[in-house]
Amino acid sequence: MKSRNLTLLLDLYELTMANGFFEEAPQKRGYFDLYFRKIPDKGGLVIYAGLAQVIQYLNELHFSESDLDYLKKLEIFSPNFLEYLRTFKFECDVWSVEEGTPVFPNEPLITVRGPLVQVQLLETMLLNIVNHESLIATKARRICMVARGRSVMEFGSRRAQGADAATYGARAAVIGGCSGTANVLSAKLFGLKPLGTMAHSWIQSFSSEKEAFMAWKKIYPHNCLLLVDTYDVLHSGVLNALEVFKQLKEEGIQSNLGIRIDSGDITYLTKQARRMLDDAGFKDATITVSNALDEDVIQNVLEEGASIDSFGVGEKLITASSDPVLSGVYKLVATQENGEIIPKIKLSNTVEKTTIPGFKNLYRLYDDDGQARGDLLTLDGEKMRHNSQLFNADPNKTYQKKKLRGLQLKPLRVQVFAKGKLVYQEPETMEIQRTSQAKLATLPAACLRLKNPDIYDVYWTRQLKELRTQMIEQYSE
Ligand SMILES: Nc1ncnc2c1ncn2[C@@H]1O[C@H](COP(=O)(O)OP(=O)(O)OP(=O)(O)O)[C@@H](O)[C@H]1O
Ligand SMILES: O=P(O)(O)OC[C@H]1O[C@H](OP(=O)(O)OP(=O)(O)O)[C@H](O)[C@@H]1O
Ligand SMILES: O=C(O)c1cccnc1
Repeated sequence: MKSRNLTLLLDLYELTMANGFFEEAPQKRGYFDLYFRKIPDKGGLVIYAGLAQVIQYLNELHFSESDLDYLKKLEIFSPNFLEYLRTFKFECDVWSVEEGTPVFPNEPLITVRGPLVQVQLLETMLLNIVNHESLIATKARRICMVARGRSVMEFGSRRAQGADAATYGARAAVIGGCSGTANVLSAKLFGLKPLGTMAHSWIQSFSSEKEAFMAWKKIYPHNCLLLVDTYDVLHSGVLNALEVFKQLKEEGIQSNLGIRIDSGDITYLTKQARRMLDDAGFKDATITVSNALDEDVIQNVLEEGASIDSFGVGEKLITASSDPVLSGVYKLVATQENGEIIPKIKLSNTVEKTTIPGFKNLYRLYDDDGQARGDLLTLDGEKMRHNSQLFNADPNKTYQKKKLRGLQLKPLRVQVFAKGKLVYQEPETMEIQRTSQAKLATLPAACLRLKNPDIYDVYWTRQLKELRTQMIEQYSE
């Protein structure tokens, strides 16, 4: 993808702190974790997305001459720091969960290790990317889940909050399960399927609906997905579409036939339209519906027995309008001085908001059938044994303790940058979608449901739990 310099897309305090770190302790290193605390829509999981854009951003970090001129004019940065920025070379280590993975609150999705002066600068953009794309992928997963195997086309660009939200949002929607997008730029950039039908303007621009459909047939004889609700779905739209389909049949032309309904009672109209198409011998003609759809409407119309082959979903998906924020955070969890890792904690009034200190690893625990039984956070370097005691991170769970026995540990994260060098190859977006579905299939079914899902078990090792408890005691005195 074409490079663009987003290096200054940070919050001023990151630069002022970086200046401070540079002046005070240029050698001091830090560890930051990126994680979220709450799942949108009271859901059971988040689909992690955005790593490809994180990689692109980190690969392109540099301060241009005009950036440096601008910063100099602010008169708040030391000349030596500005000189450091001029020759800035990214040197950090980055570990991340792979895109498409279902993840849970308080899991370190990304850990960045490096000079504090560098790791601090990344806060805003890493959060901006991951919070947005994971939010949309998560919403798409909900919508696609209730669509039960029917295609869901992403139609939201026109109502997205800006060009990036449209383009990266469409990619995230595909990671979450959409079959493709109407956004051609996104399709081109990310190898997605470009999909679409026609707008009402096509039909309105002709003197009749029939004329409009016939003109479409002439230009696209192999793809006749006709929008049938401009005037009257059952008394005009479907009847005119049938005329076109019959002509194509008589002419012996193989075509993808279908209709799209964009208003009215979806259940009633699709049932009636299906009957009309079937009765006329067009059992293969598909029915697509759109119009402010979300997981609730889709679930409702399918429960009512609506006859639908595919959905076009726009504004509610691309803006995640039912709960439009994933509040991921980026927190310092350790520093490193003279080779020694020193865990750090941030206390809060609530235990949930108190950070989890230390340089950690994240694992998924699988049983012999390949089913996920929970996730595990360990401190880096801890040796796990069969009789290792695990502690549920959720203090409200009745069964607090568990032995590792019988479970296999698989690391959930990969190293993405080593000393500033990219060491990870991103899979294609469609491949990410496939692996995402496979990972979802290993989770307990009760965690997948949309309403009142079970809380997935996330465990800590004894060492991690004790470290946190001891640090809370130490700092709250
Ligand atoms: N059977 C149904 N059950 C639940 N919701 C439905 C059903 N049929 C349609 N809807 C949804 O109800 C909402 C309003 O539908 P309605 O047809 O009134 O839309 P509209 O926006 O008024 O139509 P138009 O596009 O003509 O203005 C939409 O979100 C639509 O998807
Ligand atoms: O409703 P969404 O989920 O966002 O899906 C995309 C919508 O975009 C188009 O509408 P258009 O902009 O033409 O406006 P409309 O609502 O009048 O159809 C299309 O006809 C869908 O209704
Ligand atoms: O192709 C379509 O039918 C489409 C695309 C974007 C928005 N609404 C509909």
